[in-house]
Amino acid sequence: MLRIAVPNKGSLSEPAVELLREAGYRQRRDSRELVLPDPDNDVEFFFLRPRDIAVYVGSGTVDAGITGRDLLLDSGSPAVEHLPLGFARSTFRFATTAGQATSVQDVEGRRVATSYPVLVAAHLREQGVTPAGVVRLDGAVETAIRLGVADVIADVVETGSTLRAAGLEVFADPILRSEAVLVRRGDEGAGVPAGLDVLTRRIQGVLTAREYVLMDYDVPQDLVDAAVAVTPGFESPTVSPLHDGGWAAVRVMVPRRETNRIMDALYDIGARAILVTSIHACRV
Ligand SMILES: Nc1ncnc2c1ncn2[C@@H]1O[C@H](COP(=O)(O)OP(=O)(O)OP(=O)(O)O)[C@@H](O)[C@H]1O
Ligand SMILES: O=P(O)(O)OC[C@H]1O[C@H](OP(=O)(O)OP(=O)(O)O)[C@H](O)[C@@H]1O
Ligand SMILES: [Mg+2]
Repeated sequence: MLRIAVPNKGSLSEPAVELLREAGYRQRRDSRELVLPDPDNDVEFFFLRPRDIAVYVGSGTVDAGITGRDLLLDSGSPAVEHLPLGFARSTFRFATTAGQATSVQDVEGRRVATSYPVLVAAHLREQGVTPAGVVRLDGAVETAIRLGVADVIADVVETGSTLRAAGLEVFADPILRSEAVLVRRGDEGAGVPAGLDVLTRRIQGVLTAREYVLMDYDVPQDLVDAAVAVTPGFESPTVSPLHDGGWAAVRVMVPRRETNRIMDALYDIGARAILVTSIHACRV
């Protein structure tokens, strides 16, 4: 039975549960449930703190788990990234009071507050920068400068509104681009756990169904090549003859966010009856 760790709190929790539910797994109804068997799918879910998940997976206590790339790297665990999941996207950045710093070199000799001390220390080491110290805080890191605990912070930035509200500005290149990831044990000696392939394919199916739509259109036979160049598809488009021999019907997957641009381009080429349908589920 595959043992999977799922974040029980914070910004990863709800989208992780939603993803697993869409992938056909049983999910908990009550946030007090800590362990949830799903015998039909031969898996067992463990609801754990997001920060602990890489540690459990790395030690082999559970086979796989959902966490953030930043949390994985900060854990120092031997767990490895198996599949990026596309939600909880953020950057991890240095920030300080306006005008106080412009590059990572400006961190030299200064105190840095962060919830990700391992990640920050490793980055500064790589850049050859020695801070006066790295102060580990649990959260609300943005307040550390005003309270005189640090000169610089390194924190998760999504929209930047938390930083702005604290009167801080980012500086230097992003330390990391993070998103939710599926992690698995790093030591391949133990072999890829049974069932991980099925979980992976199911999750990939959900991600693809979210990212792509199905497009159908009719196009004159002599324009099929031009139309297919605009819609190369996931693998290759299906082209079928129409009853009117001068025309063909094309069915193809296209990225959802490009739907309108592609419909305009196809119309200009001469395609007509362009229809777009959501994909409910898929295996790719
Ligand atoms: N505002 C945000 N936007 C996108 N991702 C975020 C945001 N805040 C945190 N994350 C991501 O969520 C993960 C951290 O989850 P965690 O539960 O520890 O913190 P949290 O979501 O801030 O919850 P809390 O601070 O309430 O415990 C990290 O991968 C981080 O990059
Ligand atoms: O760039 P933004 O869109 O403002 O998002 C980033 C903020 O969101 C998270 O904080 P959270 O609300 O989880 O509080 P915390 O500091 O207690 O973790 C993160 O730690 C940042 O502070
Ligand atoms: Mg937080």
